[in-house]
Amino acid sequence: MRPSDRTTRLAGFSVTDLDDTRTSLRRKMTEQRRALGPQARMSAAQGLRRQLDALPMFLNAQRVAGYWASDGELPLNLVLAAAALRGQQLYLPRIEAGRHMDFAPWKLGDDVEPNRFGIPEPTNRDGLLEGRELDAVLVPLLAFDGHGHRIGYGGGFYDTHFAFLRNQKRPTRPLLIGIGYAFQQCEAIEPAEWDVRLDVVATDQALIDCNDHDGAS
Ligand SMILES: Nc1nc2c(c(=O)[nH]1)N(C=O)[C@@H](CNc1ccc(C(=O)N[C@@H](CCC(=O)O)C(=O)O)cc1)CN2
Ligand SMILES: Nc1ncnc2c1ncn2[C@@H]1O[C@H](COP(=O)(O)OP(=O)(O)OP(=O)(O)O)[C@@H](O)[C@H]1O
Repeated sequence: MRPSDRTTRLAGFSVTDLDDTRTSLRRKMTEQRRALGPQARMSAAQGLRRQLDALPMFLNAQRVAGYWASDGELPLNLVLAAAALRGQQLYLPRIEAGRHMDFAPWKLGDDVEPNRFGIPEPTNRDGLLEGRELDAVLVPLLAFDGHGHRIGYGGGFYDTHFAFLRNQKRPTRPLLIGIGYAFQQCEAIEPAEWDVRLDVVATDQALIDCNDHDGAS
């Protein structure tokens, strides 16, 4: 399929309008994620941990941003606990007014409070960092493809915050690692002009190197 088709394809799923496609994909993936039982979710968290254990650029990252899983997202509890044991410094996103986001230092067990979307975020405001000061970012997503194109909740927080990566040679610092269940992979997602590509996607079943494509920049 040519990018100019402005079509996102998924097995048995094809809509031509970009916005409608994104909306339908978001709904489909949200429902599929919510439907997972606790056993499947726990196995996936273990699978994800095993996959990330095989990614040296993640293991060697000093400052690592995660997320607090919400609404069926793949839990990072095992990954973050292992990272803390390795001595990596953990950060969680804090959203501020508008589309502004920053990253707050967070240790396992530190206090959190719900943001305006009900997602827990650190109460601590000391030592807030911008994304460019991090080494690796575990990026939540609803859908992705093998080129690192991603669809999130539609808030534009990550795309806005990491827009500076769009004119840089990748991979660079920070490494953007998308996190999702294997079923969240689509054949092709037409990127919007503001979309920031992921470097890698880690699922419960695989590591996908998104820079490993002809023409990837
Ligand atoms: N766990 C986690 N934390 C995260 C993100 C994420 O995707 N996952 N974010 C990633 O960006 C940021 C929060 N972004 C969000 C953006 C939109 C919605 C949301 O629920 N939107 C409503 C409609 C929004 C509106 O009223 O305008 C919706 O989808 O129903 C939630 C979080 C920062 N923290
Ligand atoms: N760099 C940017 N500057 C200004 N607006 C932006 C930028 N990046 C994204 N946006 C805006 O954010 C909105 C949401 O973008 P999009 O639907 O791609 O979000 P998303 O990738 O699903 O969400 P998120 O990045 O929060 O996970 C878009 O309407 C777009 O106008």
